[in-house]
Amino acid sequence: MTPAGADRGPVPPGGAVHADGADAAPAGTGAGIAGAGGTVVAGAPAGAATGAAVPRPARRPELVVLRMARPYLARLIGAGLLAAATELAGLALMATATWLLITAADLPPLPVLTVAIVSVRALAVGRGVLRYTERLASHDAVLRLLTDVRARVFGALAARRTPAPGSHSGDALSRLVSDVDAVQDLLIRVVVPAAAAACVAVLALAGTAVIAPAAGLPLAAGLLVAGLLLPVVAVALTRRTADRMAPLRGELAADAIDLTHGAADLAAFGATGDALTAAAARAGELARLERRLALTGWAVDGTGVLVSGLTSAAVLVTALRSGAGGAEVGVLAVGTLAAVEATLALVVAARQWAQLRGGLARVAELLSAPSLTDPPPPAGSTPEGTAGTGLELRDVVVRYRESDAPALDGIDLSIPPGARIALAGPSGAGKSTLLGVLTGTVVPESGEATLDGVPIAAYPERDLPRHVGGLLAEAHVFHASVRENLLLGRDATDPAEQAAAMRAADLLDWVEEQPDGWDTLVGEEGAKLSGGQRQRLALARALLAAPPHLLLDEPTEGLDPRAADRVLRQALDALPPRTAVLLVTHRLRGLAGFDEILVLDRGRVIQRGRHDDLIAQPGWYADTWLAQEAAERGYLAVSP
Ligand SMILES: Nc1ncnc2c1ncn2[C@@H]1O[C@H](COP(=O)(O)OP(=O)(O)OP(=O)(O)O)[C@@H](O)[C@H]1O
Repeated sequence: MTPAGADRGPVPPGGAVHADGADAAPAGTGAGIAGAGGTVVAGAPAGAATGAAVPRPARRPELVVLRMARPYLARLIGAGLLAAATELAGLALMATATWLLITAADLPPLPVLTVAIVSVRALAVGRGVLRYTERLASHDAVLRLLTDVRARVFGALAARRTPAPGSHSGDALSRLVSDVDAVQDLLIRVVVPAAAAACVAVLALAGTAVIAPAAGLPLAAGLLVAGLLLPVVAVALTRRTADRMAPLRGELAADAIDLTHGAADLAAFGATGDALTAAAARAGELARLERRLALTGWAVDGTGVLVSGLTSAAVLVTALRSGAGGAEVGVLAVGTLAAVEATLALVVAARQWAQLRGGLARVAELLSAPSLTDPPPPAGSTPEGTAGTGLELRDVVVRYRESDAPALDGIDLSIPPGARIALAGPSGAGKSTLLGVLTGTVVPESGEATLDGVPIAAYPERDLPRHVGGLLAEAHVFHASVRENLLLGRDATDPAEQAAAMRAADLLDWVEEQPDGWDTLVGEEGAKLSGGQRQRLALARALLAAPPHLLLDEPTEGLDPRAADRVLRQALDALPPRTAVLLVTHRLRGLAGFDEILVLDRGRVIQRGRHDDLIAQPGWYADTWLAQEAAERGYLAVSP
């Protein structure tokens, strides 16, 4: 069964496209999968189960990111001051050394000479020490901030039940790694150096105004060009190229994951060459953009050097004209070179900023979403409804695209507490879509979908999985222990409850035979388990989570007929009597005790009733029942 809305979601009433589908969250570790407050629904496709609203694009991504830096503001200001002190020490070193060179020949008084020599040494050593301390301070602050940002980004990615169209695990990985690095670069390469450069420019102007006021004008002009005009030009030249690079990096990361995880399938279908060519084309495009950026950078840097030389010459001429002494003129000329060079850091910062904007916007978008680590919504935020009336669908219509036929067309369904309802029907009939409507991941175009009398859409996304959830299509098994996988939907449980859920899923004997027992690691995506074991582990997880409305999507897929019958019976028997069950199944055995069976075809209910009535009337159900019985009788006759 396909996960509903795998690439694009249905069209909600306003015509806006609702993105939905399964987005693989980064493979969880034991710590990563538990979720917060047990709100993660058992068995849901990773990242598709629960969590925050779809993040809106942040208008000022830098501000969103910088707002997170508030706890580290003092450290960042300290780093900025140290960076400014480093630049000023460099400027003072150049000026003092120049003064020394020019005046030494005139034999100035020894104490003055000694002070100048000691200053040069102190500034030379001090500059290195200051730079080192600044790096320590800025990295300390930034690494602390990155820890917070990464945790928030991970939380937001894991919480997404409505990922952006086309996004997948490689993209998520890229967001978690390279986009978050953009936050580091924003502070270390943009904010701190830019603040230091602005500081140096102001102080250099003040110093020049004291030595030779007339020279202040050309210096101010040079500093404006270097610190304002060139950065603006640099951003204008790099912006478009840089904007294309962040998503391209995301696509490349996705390519890498597809090529490694999908290597066997690509090889089996002879598609490896094409996939490699497509990835190489993207890598080539990225390299071309990088080259273009480097070329632009080279041109802007060259212009900066030119501006620095011209400003220095203009200061020199103006100072000479205003009658300044030889040593002062020399100090001003060299000091100007140092000041403009320091200010040119703003050009580098602007270029960096232009390149970081894409990544920052993507991070800010996620940071703007409420995270899994946010405190649960206050009491009362869950809608109060008609307690205990259960799930209801009234005349529900779902359409994925306006031009498409409806995936669900006028569905009426009532699932009161304790009800046992089954959904059957051919492939593409709309079964997953219906589950998507009940879990709030698919928005109907019209009709009503309610839980206890309240529209499902009114439930906070974090809350809904506590009421409706279970084993959904393509349940993800995490690279963690059996116990951690089992407890995904619960904070902690009694070991007896865990054993009961595993027994119902026919997996208790297996886990007890393992040398590491409940701590057995199941491998990435449950690679160390068979397909049937993976499905049963996901089923046990759903049974343990036991939301009052349990959805079971093909819980016995991959099991032989005898095991399938046994596991389904055990699973249903293990549930509390008031738990309502909606079972999606291709296999019609075991449905005899169900209160109602709906047969869907092309989005419509074509048959509904109890098993005995449905097999007695002509139609899809009876035909399929007979065909399955004949096939299984044949299978059982030859199986040991
Ligand atoms: N994300 C989507 N975008 C566009 N169309 C979709 C999407 N998801 C499902 N559909 C379409 O909606 C219809 C119902 O699909 P759905 O996955 O609900 O069927 P299903 O009964 O669960 O099928 P199966 O048993 O094969 O999983 C199909 O025609 C399918 O192509």
